[in-house]
Amino acid sequence: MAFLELDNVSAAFGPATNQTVVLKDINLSVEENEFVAIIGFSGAGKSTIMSLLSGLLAPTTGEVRMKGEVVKEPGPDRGLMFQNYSLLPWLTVNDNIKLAVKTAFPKLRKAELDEKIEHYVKMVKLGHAGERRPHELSGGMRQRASLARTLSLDPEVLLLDEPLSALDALTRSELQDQILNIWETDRRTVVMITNDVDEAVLMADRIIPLTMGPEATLAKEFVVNMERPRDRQTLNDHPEYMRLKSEITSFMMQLNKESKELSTSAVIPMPDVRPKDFTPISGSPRLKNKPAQPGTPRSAA
Ligand SMILES: Nc1ncnc2c1ncn2[C@@H]1O[C@H](COP(=O)(O)OP(=O)(O)OP(=O)(O)O)[C@@H](O)[C@H]1O
Repeated sequence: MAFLELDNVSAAFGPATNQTVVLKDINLSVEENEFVAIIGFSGAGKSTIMSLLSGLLAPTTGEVRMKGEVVKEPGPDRGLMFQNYSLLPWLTVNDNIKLAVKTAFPKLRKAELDEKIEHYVKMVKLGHAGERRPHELSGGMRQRASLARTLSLDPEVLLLDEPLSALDALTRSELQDQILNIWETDRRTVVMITNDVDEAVLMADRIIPLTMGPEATLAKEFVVNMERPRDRQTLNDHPEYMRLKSEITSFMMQLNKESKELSTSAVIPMPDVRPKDFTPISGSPRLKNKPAQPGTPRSAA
């Protein structure tokens, strides 16, 4: 039995008469303590997979299971971090985390609550910014606050939906290291969405591409057989890193090409519609009262 599974899942949106099938035949088995990365193009359905895993969205067909139990709703065992931070703007960093912790652990005493908040805020190096509101933080700090909030729920599974997408390269590397650190010390299970092949190879045990939508499905997986901790300084010279990066990139480019071919090979006949002729008939009263064209100076009357 896998720790977290998607069993023949499909997801469709829209009314029954006109549904768009975004995901089809999705099968995914994630083992406990594994780090799985899903990569795919924009709009393919990556966030929809996260919504299914977290229980925010019910599959149209198939089943989502965690430890063998069917997932029917979101739960504190699955912590979802969205790509757009989703912090409450009127609350400080500390209070954003406090709200999450209080919801997940309502019986915590004040001292324990404060200790937990401090622990996670420090873990993402935001100790100095705990009393700031989201608009007073940089994008990277918001991502970190959002990560701290997700971690503070102490979930068994971390569902990270493009958690680093809005960051500059340096901050991104820093947060990648922090996530890896947390994963290695606390031994969580992680499913991370990314569109960055380098990031996926650096961080994951397995990388699974999502094909282009509609009816996107998970393609063959790439296993990352590289020792940990992975040293980003020497990674570029690692033969396995280079091989994987090149194979995955070629695979994704092929997916993109096939999808373009599909979309251009479909010829849709269009009705022969011609624009109506609105040329004014000469002598028409409308011409006499013609308004001034934008940009032409109005003449003095
Ligand atoms: N609630 C919804 N109702 C209708 N359509 C939806 C809904 N959620 C997602 N979709 C559609 O499903 C498709 C996949 O969306 P999704 O957000 O999962 O893609 P994505 O791969 O995460 O994209 P991106 O990388 O740009 O965030 C899109 O065409 C989107 O418009």
